[in-house]
Amino acid sequence: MSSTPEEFKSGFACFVGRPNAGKSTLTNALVGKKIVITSSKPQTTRHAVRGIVHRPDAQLILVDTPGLHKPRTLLGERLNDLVKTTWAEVDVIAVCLPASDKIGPGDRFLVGEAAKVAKTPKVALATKADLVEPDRMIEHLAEIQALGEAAGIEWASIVPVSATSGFQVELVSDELVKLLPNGFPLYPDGDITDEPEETLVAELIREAALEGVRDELPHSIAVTIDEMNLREDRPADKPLLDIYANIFLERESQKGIVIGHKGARLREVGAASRRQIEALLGTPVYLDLHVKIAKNWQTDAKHLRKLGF
Ligand SMILES: Nc1nc2c(ncn2[C@@H]2O[C@H](COP(=O)(O)OP(=O)(O)OP(=O)(O)O)[C@@H](O)[C@H]2O)c(=O)[nH]1
Repeated sequence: MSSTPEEFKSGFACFVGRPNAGKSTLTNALVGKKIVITSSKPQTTRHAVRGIVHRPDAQLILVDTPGLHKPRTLLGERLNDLVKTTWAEVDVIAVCLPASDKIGPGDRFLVGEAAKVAKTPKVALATKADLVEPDRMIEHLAEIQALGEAAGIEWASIVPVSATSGFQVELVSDELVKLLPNGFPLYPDGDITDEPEETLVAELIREAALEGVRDELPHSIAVTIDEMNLREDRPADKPLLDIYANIFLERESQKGIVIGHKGARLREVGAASRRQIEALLGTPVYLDLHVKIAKNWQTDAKHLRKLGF
C-alpha cells in the first residue's frame, strides 16, 4: 500500500565538501551499494550521480557533486557551475568536513558559498570519524559550530559519521530525512540511481584505471562506452554482457602508464573493473578496453562534448 504524502517524505540532499572529504563513500554507504566511484586521489567525481535511499518513511535522493575548487581548465569551470546549480535545487545541503583534517581556507570558502543559498537547510557532517580520537572529535565539532557562526549558518544538526565503519550512517539518513518535504516517492522501489548503466560502468572503469597511477594522470582520464549488449547466442540462464569501452588520455606519453609493460597494467584494470561491473549488474561480463588519445581534451570544447561533459 502506498503511503500518503502526510506520512511520507521525499526529496533531494547534496553532499558538499572539499575534494577527498568522503562524499562519494558516504553516498555509497547510505545507498548500500557502490554506485559512485571513490578514490584516494582528490577531485575524481565528475557527475551529479543520484543515489536513492529507500526507507519505510521516506525516499532520500542523494546528489553527489564534485568538490568546489578554483577552476584552472574549462572542465574545472563546468564542474563548478554544476556544483552551484545543484545546491540551488536540493532540499538540504550536507557539508562534509573530515575530522581527520583541520578546517582550512578551502572549507571556509565552501561554507561561505553554501551560506549564499540562504533558504536551504544545512547539516554539517564530521566525516571519517573512525580516524580520530574522541578528544579531537570534540574539538572538531566546536570548530564546525564556529565555522557555521562565522558564515551566518545555523546548522540543523552536526553529526560525526564514518562511512567506512558504518558509524552513525543511519543517523545521517535520519537527520537528512527530517528536513525533506512531505511527498510521494519520486522513484520506483528498488531503483538506487537514475544514472544510466553505461555511465556507471564507465565510472567503474575510470576508477580502476586511476588506481596507482601517478599524480598528474587522474584528471587526464576519461572513459566512454562504445557498446554494451547482451550476447545473442547465449542461453537465457547463461547470459554474457559484451562491453566495448575506450580509455581516453590527453597525451601519447601517458599511454605507457595506463597500458604497462606488455599490457600488464591494462589487463589488471580490465580484470578489476570487470569484477566491479559484474557485482553491480549481476551478469557475467566480457570487457574489451582500448586506450586512445584525445589531445588536451580538458581544454577543448569539442572533445569535452564528445566525452559527455
Ligand atoms: N577512514 C576513512 N576513510 C574514508 C571515509 N570516507 C571516505 N574515506 C576515504 O577518503 C578518500 C576520499 O573519499 P571519497 O568518498 O572519494 O571523497 P569525495 O569527497 O567524494 O572526493 P572527490 O570525488 O574528490 O570530491 C577515499 O580514499 C576513501 O576511502 C571514512 O569514513 N573513514
